[in-house]
Amino acid sequence: MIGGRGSTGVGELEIADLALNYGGVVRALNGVNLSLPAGSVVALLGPNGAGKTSLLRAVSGNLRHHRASVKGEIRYAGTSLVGLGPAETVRRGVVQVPEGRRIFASLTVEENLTLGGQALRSQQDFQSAQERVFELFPVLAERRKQPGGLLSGGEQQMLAIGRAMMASPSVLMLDEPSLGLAPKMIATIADIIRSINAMGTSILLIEQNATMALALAHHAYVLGLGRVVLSGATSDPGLMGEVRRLYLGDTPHEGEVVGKSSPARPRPTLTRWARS
Ligand SMILES: Nc1ncnc2c1ncn2[C@@H]1O[C@H](COP(=O)(O)OP(=O)(O)OP(=O)(O)O)[C@@H](O)[C@H]1O
Repeated sequence: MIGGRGSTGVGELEIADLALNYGGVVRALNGVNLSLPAGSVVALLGPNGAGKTSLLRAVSGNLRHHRASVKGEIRYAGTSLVGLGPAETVRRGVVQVPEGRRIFASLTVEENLTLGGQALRSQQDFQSAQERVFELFPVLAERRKQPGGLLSGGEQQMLAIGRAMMASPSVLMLDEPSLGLAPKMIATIADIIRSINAMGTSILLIEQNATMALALAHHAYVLGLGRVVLSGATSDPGLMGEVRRLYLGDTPHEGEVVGKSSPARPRPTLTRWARS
């Protein structure tokens, strides 16, 4: 385990013995331990129904409509997140980008971003958060007055990530950001995730596209039926071999090069924005 229970600092998340039940019937998570070290990218892999989204819901506090009960510990920056609602979790610096993007189609790009910046204290904080989002996603700046629903799927994913980044998170949790996107757009989203991490934000990344996730991540966990079945550093060839043998159905396709060795696209110079 990385870091000790109770010793978490900013950007570091520690999950211990986490269990989650829906309606007292479905046991979605059972005894899950997971560490997100400050400044790292951790991939959470696993087949459909393994419990990945449930883990994110437990951390972000998005459980209200799910009749879910949580046991165990989720520690962030020295305090427990268990039992906090989503708004308070965001205020603490832990923000989720939900699966399926869920942007507001009839609101403009700018209005969608405004919703993400509600926890910011001052107008100045809001302005600088928006500038950084536009720096990271120039296409959102170009289309700021357009309804979100007119954006392409990839641009809507950018808007969903941008909206989350408006809260200046120290921990960003992404639920299948590559879902439904073309290979080229997946590579762009992977670059964006790398840029966000390079600016100091820790990232917990759920992906069905394991090739993408493993290329980005420092550590990986594989969930199966609500339990961690495999975990370790992605630099460990033994672990990677095991992940591929156990789980990976997908191999990189041409045009889907998202690995650490892929040629870097020119990136704008970005300022560090995670809270410190
Ligand atoms: N709101 C809910 N009420 C009852 N059961 C649920 C609910 N949400 C998820 N489940 C069940 O909990 C288990 C874990 O689901 P979860 O969505 O967390 O898995 P997942 O790994 O994210 O899968 P996927 O990749 O398909 O999204 C599954 O058996 C699922 O059917």
